[in-house]
Amino acid sequence: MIVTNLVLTAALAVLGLASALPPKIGTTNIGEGVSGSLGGGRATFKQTRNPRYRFNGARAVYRTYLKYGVPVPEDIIKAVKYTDALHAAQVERDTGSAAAVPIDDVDIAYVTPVTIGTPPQTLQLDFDTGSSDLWVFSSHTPASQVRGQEIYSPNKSSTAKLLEGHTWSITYGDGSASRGNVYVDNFTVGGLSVAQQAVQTAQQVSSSFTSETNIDGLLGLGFSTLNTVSPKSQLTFFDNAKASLDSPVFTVDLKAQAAGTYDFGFIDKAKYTGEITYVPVNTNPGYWTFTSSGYAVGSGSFSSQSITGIADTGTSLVYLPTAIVTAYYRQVSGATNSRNYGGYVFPCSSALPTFTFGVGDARFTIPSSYISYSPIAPGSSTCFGGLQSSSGLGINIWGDVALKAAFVVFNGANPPTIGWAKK
Ligand SMILES: Cc1noc(C)c1CN(C)Cc1cc2n(n1)CCN(c1cc(N)ncn1)C2
Repeated sequence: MIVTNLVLTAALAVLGLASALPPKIGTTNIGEGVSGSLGGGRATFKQTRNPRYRFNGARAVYRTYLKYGVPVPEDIIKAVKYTDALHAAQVERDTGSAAAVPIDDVDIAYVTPVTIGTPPQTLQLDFDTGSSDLWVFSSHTPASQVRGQEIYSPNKSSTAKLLEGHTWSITYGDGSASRGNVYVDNFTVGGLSVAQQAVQTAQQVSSSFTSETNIDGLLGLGFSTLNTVSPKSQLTFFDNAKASLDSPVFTVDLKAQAAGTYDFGFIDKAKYTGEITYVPVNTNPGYWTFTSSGYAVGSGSFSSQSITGIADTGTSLVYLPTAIVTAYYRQVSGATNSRNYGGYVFPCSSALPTFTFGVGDARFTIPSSYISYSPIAPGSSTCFGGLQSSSGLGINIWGDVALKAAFVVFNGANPPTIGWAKK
C-alpha cells in the first residue's frame, strides 16, 4: 500500500506546514482557546490547551484522506473506531463539591444545598454519615409542622415519580423522628447528578425538626443497609453516584463557625496537610465504624487503647467511654456530670485542656474551644461540654466536634476504609 503512504505523507506534510504559517496580520478573530494581540506588523498568540480535548491520531489521518478525496483504507476506518472506543472509555467521570454551612453559632449541625426535580427545587439538607435515609420537608408535611423550612413539592416536578406503596420511618439517637412516602426524582449536589434518586417525603416530623428551621431534611451518607424504606429499601445518593465518580469516595471538611465542604469523587490535596491515615471500616450494621488507637488529655501522655466508634456528621458532639470522659473533666475545675443538664458541665470561665485522639500512628487534637460547646442557656456562666459519655448510647460517636478538627475521607471502595488527615 505504498501509494497510500506516499499520498498520506505528502498530505500530512502539507497539513503540518499549514499549521506553522502565522495567521494573516490584522485578523481579529482569535480562535477558541487562543489569546493574543494584533497590529503593528507583529502578533503573538498564547495557545491554551483544552483539558477535555483528546487528540485522536487515526481520526486526523481519516480527515486527511477525506480532505484530498482519497478513498479511506479499511484499516484506517477500523483504527478510528478503535480509538474512538478507547476515548469513550476514558470519558471524564463525575465529581461534585458543595458547601457545608453551620446552621447556628455552636455548629450544632451543618447544611448543604441540593436541587431536586424539574425545574430544580433547592433545599438545604443535613448530610449525615450516621444514617441512610434521604428525607425532606415536603408538600405532604402538615403546615402545622413546617416552620420556615423549604419544602419539596413532587407535583411541581415533571420528573418526579411516586414509588407506589413505599413508606419510611426513622428515629434518631436523640428521639427525634420523621416518616412518610417515597418518590424518585432528579437530584443534584454540587454539580453531581443522580437521575432517579429516592427522595423520601415527610408526612410527619417530630417537634425538634419543626423547631430546626434551618434544616429542610437529611441526606444519609451511611451504608444503604440502614435505609428504612419498605417494602424495598433504597440506595443513598453516594451509592447511586458511586459508579460515575472518578473515585468511589466522598470527603468531609467541616469547620468551626465557617463553611466547609463535602466533595464527591475526588480528594482535594489543598484541603489537608501531611499524609492521610487510612484504617479499616466495619460496615455492620451500616455506620462508618472504625477503631481509634487511643487518646490524650491536654499535654498528658497518650494512652494507647482501641476505641471503636462511628464517624457521624449528623451528631454534634463526641461521645466516648466514661473512663476517658472523666479523665478529661478531672482536669477542668468546677466540672460536674449534671443530671439536670444531661451531661458534663463546667464554669464557662474554666480553662479547658485540648483532647487528642489517635488514628493509627496519627494524632488529631481537638482545640479546647470546640469542647467549650455552649452555655447551657443563653447568657449562662455554666457551659456544656462538647465531649460527653457514651455510656447511655451503647456506641462511641465521633461527631462534628471531632470531625471539624480533621479532613476525613470516606472511601466507598471494596472494602471501605476511612482516612484522617490534619488540615
Ligand atoms: C440533636 C441535634 N443534632 O443536630 C441537630 C440539628 C439537633 C437538634 N435539632 C433540634 C433537631 C435534630 C435532631 C436530629 N437532627 N436534627 C439531625 C439528625 N439527628 C441525628 C443524626 C445522627 N446521625 N445522630 C443523631 N441524631 C437528630
